[in-house]
Amino acid sequence: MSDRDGFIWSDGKLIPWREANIHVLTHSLHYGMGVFEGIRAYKTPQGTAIFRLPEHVKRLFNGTKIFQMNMPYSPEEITKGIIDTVNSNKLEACYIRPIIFIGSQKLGISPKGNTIHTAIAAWEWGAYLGEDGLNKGIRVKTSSFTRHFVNSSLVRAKASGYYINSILANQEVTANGYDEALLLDTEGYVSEGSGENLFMVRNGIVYTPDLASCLDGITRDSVMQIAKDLGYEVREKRLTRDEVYSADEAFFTGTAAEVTPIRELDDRSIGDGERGPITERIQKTYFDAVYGRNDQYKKWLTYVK
Ligand SMILES: Cc1[nH+]cc(COP(=O)(O)O)c(CN[C@@H](CCC(=O)O)C(=O)O)c1O
Repeated sequence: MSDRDGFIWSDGKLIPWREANIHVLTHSLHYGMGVFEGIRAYKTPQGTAIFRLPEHVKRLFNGTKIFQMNMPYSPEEITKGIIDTVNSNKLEACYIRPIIFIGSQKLGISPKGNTIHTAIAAWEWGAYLGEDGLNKGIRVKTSSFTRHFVNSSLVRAKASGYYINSILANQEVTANGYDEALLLDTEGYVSEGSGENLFMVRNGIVYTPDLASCLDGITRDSVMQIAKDLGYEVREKRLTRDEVYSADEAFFTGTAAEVTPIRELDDRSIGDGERGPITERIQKTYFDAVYGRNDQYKKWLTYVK
């Protein structure tokens, strides 16, 4: 990822991609306290548009507040930095990664005395779980690793260090031929994927776990709105893994994963073992929204030009 042409927004300036380096004694590298966002921009008939940019910027700032990291820039400056990063790299469609991290003046658990740094990068990134995954669904396995205990990891913050848990779960299941991991919370209820929120459909009702132990996903929010607009009842509730086994349909949502059907969980076929009809309707509406094909959701688009 480091050796390519382009520009990265670094502490307020666009600098050449290859010069966006940090010192090995950077606090966040050692202790994992950093907050980041995953955002997508799509090519629409009216030009490149970033999907739900205000909501992503808000979550980024919430994360710095939760971790008491003093942001050196305003939401408006970060918003402009994101747009400038997309335009300076001449990207028509891309994945955007802002990160706020703690610098290298001093080590030790306390971050006091360190500079808070900001970087924003953008690059082309296709279907996160594969085109086949989007169309035919993926095979998911429940990980032996438990999702964060809500009072040890403050999950309203999308924090770098939390992804050790995600990496452990993902590599555990992919080593055994599955496409993605599902994690349970400390009481054994369904939490989320290693990088996605989970939905299931039963008897025409769309369910998703409440936000106690999972990330407050922006795609999750979008899909809940879309499902309601399509006339489905949407319920947030505690889900057990065998409720998902017995569901008619299931799918993951995320900026990277978009809407990816789950065709199997723990070697049990979900419904007919393929993308379900309600999943397909929601997925199509989601893609119509991000690609600017549905005026009802133009409110979610920020055009970069
Ligand atoms: C743990 C987790 N849960 C849910 C979500 C969905 O959130 P949202 O994107 O706001 O709908 C994501 C995003 N995962 C990001 C990281 C992907 C990566 O590999 O890095 C993403 O989708 O950009 C998570 O990381």
